[in-house]
Amino acid sequence: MKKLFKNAFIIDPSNDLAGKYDLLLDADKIVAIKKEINQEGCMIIDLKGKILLPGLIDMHTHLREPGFEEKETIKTGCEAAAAGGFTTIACMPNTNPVADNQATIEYIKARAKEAVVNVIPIGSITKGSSGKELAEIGFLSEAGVKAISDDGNPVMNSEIMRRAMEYASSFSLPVISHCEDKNLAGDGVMHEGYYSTILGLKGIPAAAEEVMIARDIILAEMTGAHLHIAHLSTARGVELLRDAKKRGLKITAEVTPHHLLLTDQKVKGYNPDTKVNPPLRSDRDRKALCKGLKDGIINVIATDHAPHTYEDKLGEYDLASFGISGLETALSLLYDNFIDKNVFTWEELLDFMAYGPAEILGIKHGGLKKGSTADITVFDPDISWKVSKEKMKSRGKNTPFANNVLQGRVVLTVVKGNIVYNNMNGEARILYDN
Ligand SMILES: NC(=O)N[C@@H](CC(=O)O)C(=O)O
Ligand SMILES: [Zn+2]
Ligand SMILES: [Zn+2]
Repeated sequence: MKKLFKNAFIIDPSNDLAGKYDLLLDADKIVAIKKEINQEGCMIIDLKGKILLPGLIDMHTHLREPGFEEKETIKTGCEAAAAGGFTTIACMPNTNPVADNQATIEYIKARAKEAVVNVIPIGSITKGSSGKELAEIGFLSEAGVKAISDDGNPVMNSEIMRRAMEYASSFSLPVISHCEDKNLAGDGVMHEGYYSTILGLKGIPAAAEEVMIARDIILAEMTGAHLHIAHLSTARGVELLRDAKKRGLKITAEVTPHHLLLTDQKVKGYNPDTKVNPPLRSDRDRKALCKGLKDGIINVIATDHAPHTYEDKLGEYDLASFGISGLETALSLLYDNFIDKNVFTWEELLDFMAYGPAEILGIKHGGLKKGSTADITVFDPDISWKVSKEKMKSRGKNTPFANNVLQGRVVLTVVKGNIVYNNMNGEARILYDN
């Protein structure tokens, strides 16, 4: 049946839309966007007071399958994505086996066909992400990966990183770099600074990220490759990128909602849900990240959704796993803290969370226009809600925002014309086969 969305406030800068419109879907396509559409025999959904956006893309998630299904599966990770308003997610290869071969990529694609959102696999840079020998990048590209990354681990060997960049550019794939000098990071568990000292926890210096960013910029310049910096967390990192961009290098970067909003001060209380890599940094770093985004130095906001089990996060801070479960809180956090407070506009946010990631991954985002595939996010700015671990769709309940009250929430997620998430009446339901 056709679906008619009435009275929505539609925002899509790439199609010059910012106002009240009706939008009509037929099967998986948008067939009309007009001031008023009246048609019989369709499902009518009244979106008065709600904001309708082109579907969001998260270019950095960990779906954990194959191998770590107790933390997350492709199915549950995609449900979490839908609840967060994401219609497409790119998944990192640090699974078991690592996605360093065609068979694993084919497996992910097959599982993703049954999932509620679109999944784009990322292949690894090196075999087993162990940094020693290049993965078969040509075969990965043939299998459909849109980027390569050893995320979770840095590629410590600069010669291998150089070759990876050379291969990747011949297949037009971006190289997503997890910038961490393992020797400098040592066995640190939080940002090295005032709070690590008073809390008695081992620190990870900002320099562990910065020296690797500097190295990767130099290698990108040498090879002409497209370098994308994952989860940027430091002020100096922003400055290195600012300089590289001035010189016209093909370098992009992402930042997470948690690095934009939280600092190492949050580690007081030793809550393992604040343990993440890179660690929550100083307030000076946090402010520089916000400014870097505003200035266009950082291109994308990505969740780095890193779900873990309760047991992985139990007990001593030192022993807990690194990672934050981020898909379900991202949009509300960004709306509440930035859009509602006039720091960013919706238009800017769509650059960071839809058009920016699409461009980096080399995929098309048709946006909201006649003939485009209907990937749509609907947000209600009037709902205020409390983040509840129990109610999360993700198997990973590891969020430092638990029990926070947030303003604004996703109420509908539409993927290829199907309503896959419906929270219009507060039921937060995932829907298959409609
Ligand atoms: N960010 C994290 O703290 N953890 C990620 C790995 C990563 O993104 O580097 C994970 O896979 O758990
Ligand atoms: Zn990483
Ligand atoms: Zn990651």
